[in-house]
Amino acid sequence: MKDLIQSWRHVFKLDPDKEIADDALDAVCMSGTDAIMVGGSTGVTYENTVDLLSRVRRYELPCVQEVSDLEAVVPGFDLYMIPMVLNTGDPTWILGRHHEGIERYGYMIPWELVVAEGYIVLNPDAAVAELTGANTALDASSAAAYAQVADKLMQLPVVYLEYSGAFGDMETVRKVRRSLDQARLFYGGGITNAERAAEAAACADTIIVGNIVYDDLEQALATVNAVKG
Ligand SMILES: CC(C)=CCC/C(C)=C/CC/C(C)=C/CC/C(C)=C/CC/C(C)=C/CC/C(C)=C/CC/C(C)=C/COP(=O)(O)OP(=O)(O)O
Ligand SMILES: O=P(O)(O)OC[C@@H](O)CO
Ligand SMILES: [Mg+2]
Repeated sequence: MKDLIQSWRHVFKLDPDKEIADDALDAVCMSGTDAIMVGGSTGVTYENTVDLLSRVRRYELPCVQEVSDLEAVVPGFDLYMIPMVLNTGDPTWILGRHHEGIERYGYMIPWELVVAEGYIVLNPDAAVAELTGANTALDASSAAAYAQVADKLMQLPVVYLEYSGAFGDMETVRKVRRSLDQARLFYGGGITNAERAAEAAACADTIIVGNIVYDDLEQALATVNAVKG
């Protein structure tokens, strides 16, 4: 099941804390994207996550949860993506919540469905940067060094370059990808049209498209064809 991610080129990330109408959700789920990732950095609850999962489950595509809050873990997703923020000095976001989660859920954890993500947070203005106290002032070599900690030392299956809310530096993305042996490179942030989607998809293995779904649905849908058309 974990191998599901190996074929993904395009993923929509839906935020349970945001409203999406049925017709918009239908368009997103029928767009040809490879998967829906459910998650956000703030305002995610058990209730709004169950609601979104049940609506996405009417469609055939994979639906995974990116866990950001232990109170909002919901059974029934295809995979559980677990962020570990590498460029923070606060161990809470590297292993603290994770330790707490394993203590709390213990034998209930479906480990065969759990995929760890080595997060590198690079937009200083993103909510996730503030929440985790990430050191976002990294040059490409420094980002690539964190990526290699994830890829080579920790053997994580995913390195996630997170520019949430801003389009990132593609030279950094390229350099990070070149530094990886086995991890898949996810890129997310500021993909607001087909051109940016194509550019990011040329540098990363998988692109994640988030906020534009809520800001301009037509542009969001155009990102799918740019990658998979
Ligand atoms: C079914 C069942 C019992 C499952 C058990 C769940 C499970 C797999 C448990 C294993 C135990 C475990 C390892 C748990 C870890 C749980 C946990 C809370 C870890 C912390 C994760 C973390 C570092 C969170 C910090 C925030 C973060 C990185 C969020 C990622 C998502 C993100 C960046 C979204 C973007 O946010 P958005 O709201 O869109 O922001 P903008 O405003 O910029 O748009
Ligand atoms: O919302 P955007 O900026 O598209 O970013 C997508 C995703 O990486 C957020 O976690
Ligand atoms: Mg968002």
